[in-house]
Amino acid sequence: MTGSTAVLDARGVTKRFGGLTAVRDVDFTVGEGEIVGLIGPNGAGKTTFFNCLTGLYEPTAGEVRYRGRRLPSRPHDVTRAGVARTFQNIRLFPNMTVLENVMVGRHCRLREGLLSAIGRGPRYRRAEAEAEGTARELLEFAGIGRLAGSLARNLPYGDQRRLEIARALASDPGLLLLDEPTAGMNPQETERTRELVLAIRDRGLAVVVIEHDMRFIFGLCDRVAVLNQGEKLVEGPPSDVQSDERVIAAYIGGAPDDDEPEEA
Ligand SMILES: Nc1ncnc2c1ncn2[C@@H]1O[C@H](COP(=O)(O)OP(=O)(O)OP(=O)(O)O)[C@@H](O)[C@H]1O
Repeated sequence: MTGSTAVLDARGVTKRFGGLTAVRDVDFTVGEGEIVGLIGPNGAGKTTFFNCLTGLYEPTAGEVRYRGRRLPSRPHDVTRAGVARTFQNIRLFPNMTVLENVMVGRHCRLREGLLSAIGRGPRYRRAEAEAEGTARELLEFAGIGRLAGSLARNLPYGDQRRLEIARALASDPGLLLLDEPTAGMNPQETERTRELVLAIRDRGLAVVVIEHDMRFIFGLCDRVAVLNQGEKLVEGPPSDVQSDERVIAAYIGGAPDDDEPEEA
């Protein structure tokens, strides 16, 4: 599954908030077409690490490369470079339609500003038609095509999460970062999300998923990395990680076995 090119290569990423080191010296790579899980107890630093990958936070130390090139420091530029994400707390435009939400996600790929009120000439209309076509295709892909005209705020929770994913895909990324995509979902919705992530990989993307639902993570991912107190504790195939005593200890609140060397 892992290709030779690293899609994402994060080295020595550290993020400090004053005296608190939320992420400490984390190395993390994602290969072509891989689905990698990022797990860890509450407060382990997972979202902070995501934020360091997507330009929301500037790492205190370390560097992040996407397909060999150092990622820019601002979120919009990171999206343009090819890294898209969803958020733990859904961030949609609630009073825009489902279709419009996805078209906004397409915005960074268009030379013509969709939100600009000026210059609505033929080039603008062509760009808008292209954005709409792409958005409709992505809504179908995400299984919510029938909801294109609904206001985002009227969607059931599970569909809002799917819309967030469709919007992220609209920026045409090579890497998608999903922060708790199944939070609050029932088992059927969770299963549909698993199928959607697999279909996203089939489109040629690499995916990183933060999730608390272990069954989801271990059933979906090619590889899983575990963060604990800001550090990478273990990384490997789901079957290894699942049975690793250090991981079990971290989750039940015990001290991990410090004598065990960490895997690279
Ligand atoms: N902006 C911030 N300022 C100060 N401390 C922060 C900030 N963001 C996160 N932290 C702290 O960094 C640590 C890691 O938090 P983070 O949210 O990254 O963990 P997490 O693994 O995503 O947790 P959860 O699973 O509960 O979402 C926590 O101690 C948190 O309180």
